[in-house]
Amino acid sequence: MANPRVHEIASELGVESKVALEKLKEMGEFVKSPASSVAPPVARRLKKKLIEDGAVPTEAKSEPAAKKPAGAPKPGAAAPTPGPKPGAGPRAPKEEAAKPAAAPAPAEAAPKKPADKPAEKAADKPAAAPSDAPKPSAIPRPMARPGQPRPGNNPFASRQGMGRARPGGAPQRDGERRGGRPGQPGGAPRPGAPRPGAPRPGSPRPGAPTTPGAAPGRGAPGRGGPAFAGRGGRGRGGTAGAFGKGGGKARSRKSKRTKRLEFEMREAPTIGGVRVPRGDGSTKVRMRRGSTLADFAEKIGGSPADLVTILFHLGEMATATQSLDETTFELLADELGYKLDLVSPEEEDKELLETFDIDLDEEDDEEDLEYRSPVITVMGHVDHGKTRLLDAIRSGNVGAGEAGGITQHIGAYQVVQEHEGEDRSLTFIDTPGHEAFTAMRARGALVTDVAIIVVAADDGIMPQTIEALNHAKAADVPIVVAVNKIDKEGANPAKVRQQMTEYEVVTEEYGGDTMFVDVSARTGEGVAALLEAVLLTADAGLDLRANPNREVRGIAIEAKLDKGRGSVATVLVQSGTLRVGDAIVAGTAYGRVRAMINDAGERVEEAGPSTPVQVQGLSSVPRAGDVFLQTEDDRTARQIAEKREALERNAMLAKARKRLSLEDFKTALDEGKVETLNLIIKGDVSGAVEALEESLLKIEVDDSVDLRIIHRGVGAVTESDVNLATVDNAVVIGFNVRPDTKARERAQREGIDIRFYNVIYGAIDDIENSLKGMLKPEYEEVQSGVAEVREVFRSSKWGNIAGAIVRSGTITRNAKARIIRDGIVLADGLAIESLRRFKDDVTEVKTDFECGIGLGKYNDIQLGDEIETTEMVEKPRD
Ligand SMILES: Nc1nc2c(ncn2[C@@H]2O[C@H](COP(=O)(O)OP(=O)(O)OP(=O)(O)O)[C@@H](O)[C@H]2O)c(=O)[nH]1
Repeated sequence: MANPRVHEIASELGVESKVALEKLKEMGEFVKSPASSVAPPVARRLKKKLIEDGAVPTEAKSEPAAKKPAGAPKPGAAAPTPGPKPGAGPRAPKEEAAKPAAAPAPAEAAPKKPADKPAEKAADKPAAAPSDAPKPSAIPRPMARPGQPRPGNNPFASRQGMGRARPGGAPQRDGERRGGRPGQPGGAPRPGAPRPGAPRPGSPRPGAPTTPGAAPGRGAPGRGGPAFAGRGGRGRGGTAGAFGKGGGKARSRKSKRTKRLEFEMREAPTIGGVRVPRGDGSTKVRMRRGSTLADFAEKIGGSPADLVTILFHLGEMATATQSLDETTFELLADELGYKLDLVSPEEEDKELLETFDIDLDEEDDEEDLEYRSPVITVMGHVDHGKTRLLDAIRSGNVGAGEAGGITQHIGAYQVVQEHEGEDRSLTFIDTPGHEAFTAMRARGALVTDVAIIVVAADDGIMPQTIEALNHAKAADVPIVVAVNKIDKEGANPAKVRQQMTEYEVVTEEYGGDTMFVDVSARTGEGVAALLEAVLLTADAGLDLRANPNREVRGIAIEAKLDKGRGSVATVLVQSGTLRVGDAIVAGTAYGRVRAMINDAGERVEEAGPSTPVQVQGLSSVPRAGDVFLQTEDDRTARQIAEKREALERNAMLAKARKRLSLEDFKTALDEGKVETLNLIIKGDVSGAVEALEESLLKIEVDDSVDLRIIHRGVGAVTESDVNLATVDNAVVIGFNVRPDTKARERAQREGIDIRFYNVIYGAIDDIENSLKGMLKPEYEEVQSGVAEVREVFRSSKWGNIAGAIVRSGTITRNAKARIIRDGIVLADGLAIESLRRFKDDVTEVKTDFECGIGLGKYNDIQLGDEIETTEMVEKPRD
């Protein structure tokens, strides 16, 4: 089929050629004259644009729309509308459009022909069949026109509305990116995601009282109404969103958004010859750590290959599947008008746990809560007596108490103090100082209920006292000040109180709300009073309760590898009761509790809230601050640990991006990131190494560049060479040698550029070019596969899908495609947006296999066309 000429399109629509030309110009397509022909996709866009913008006389407008059901903007819009622009006709006020739920049902709005009018209309137009629904962009916001189908009984509207109105926990229905989870394709339900129909507390409950908005929708006697009402009412957070507000809003928003995207696609300047959907500068893109360009592409609806190209033009090289760091994504996001929203490790972990149905924020029922001891951390300046005080608290207790025994340092201990006639226990974290406190807090773990700030009375407030104060304040932990060393001569407890007021810590004696207790860790004086003060402070401001009868949650506070017992970890149970035999996971360590000992070194069978115990049986050593969880079974524990490990690995990989490659040396030099090109030379014989070194040092470059050979040697490239390269940001040159496996792995992880040569001149040339900034990676286009179109499936949602058979090579999802018809290239550089075998999305399809290929917006596919795919591969240099 020949490409249509502009005047032909114009006359088909009944507009003047110059209007069409003008429109083409607006669209960014520069066409000389009405006799010029345009490619079919452009022709189609032009028609759509002309219709949308109201340039087409009404009669002409409805005609092509009726002829081409798939292209019809929408059932309602296909009907002749008076006035120059669709939507400019009589319209209900905007507010009504936005809130159809609150609006009266059609029956009330248009009393003449109740609700069967919209139903009739929908039935009239075959285009209205949901499967053939037009692209959202073609829907010109017509919802509130009188007499048009209302969202309440419009199949499209209700469908979309319901999609939006799901309660937080329900799996996602549509393939919308907006709500899609980072790292998860589209909106596919996550494995193990919260079950549908099992809403979380706080989410709208199925069967909750119907909101007023739902009533008109249900009550409307239109044909679509009741059927959809029934569906919407089931487990979807009520029907209001399904029919009214949600539906209407979602629809108009989507349409606008898509339009904007399309607009921007057209207007966007191309970078490196490709266009990708752009953001408006504030469009958020949520990415996980260690994501790849392919992930980013999925989020913005572009193609990974295009992003590779763009990034390349921004001076960064990456493959589509390589984990990238935050800076690289920022660069890309900035360029494309997006705002990067990097998922924090905590959020990431939370999401991971959610996939296992574990919700860390889940709250217990009031009646299940029981008293637990407060957990206390001691902080203060060096030598003010933290350790001694912790000892005094413990030994004072042990001395007075029954246990006697050998005390065991497990990282925390419990003491008992009589308080208001009652024996109360207190749990002390046995690692003094705010480093541990901060380290744990940095990992999102806050175990401390009360902080004791120790200040030596003979020394007063010191820098770390202030730091400790700030840490406690930042964590919103109440404090008690222990004024220590009062036995010492020159002790001035009053001065400490006075100094503290400068930091807004005012003693109760001065009318403040912080308790100060004078103690001597040496003599034990005041220690009991200190414990009482802690209890009073805790009771005054904290809810010291936890549910001992649930699965265990806690924090690992200390862990080590013990020769005989393997991994031993002290955990502080926060809720639930930990028992021997429980399946547990802490960070990336998992296992079953083999044995537990308490702070007195005794074996125990169980540990409840606020009880520290040392646990044996974990697969590896968790870190202090790792959240400790009981899982249903070993398998879950292992899976969580493995997933966490994978996430960490990804994050690590992202950090280890290329540090310095020969290609980007000049850029790095120009940007002042490097001053010298450091080289490490390894070769098979010493003569070669020397020759190479000599020749390299002779390379003439201007004074601004310095070339240094920081290490040379004979033999394979080893891990230690790579380590050196890591430290000194060097490039490794291997002459007739290869790296060993460890070195290769490490180089990959650290992003070290290792080059191999077998002719000296090759190396010299490359280095010389690199110093001059002329060494560009060379890519070549290779044909990767050819498929023949056997059938064309029309899908309104995905565009046309080519049912094809692969004739040669492999068709891959990341490749670029071109369409060849009768030996002529019709379109090039198309992204393969979907690749399927039967119902499954696949990443590649090999020769002789059939597949479905979707080319996104490009729809001009015919029987017999060839789809050829190409990939850019970096040309090896040696
Ligand atoms: N006279 C007297 N000396 C004390 C008292 N408390 C601690 N000391 C001494 O002060 C010195 C420091 O005590 P530590 O308990 O090690 O102090 P710290 O704050 O834990 O010090 P770092 O671990 O270095 O941060 C030691 O020599 C203690 O014996 C006290 O109440 N009276």
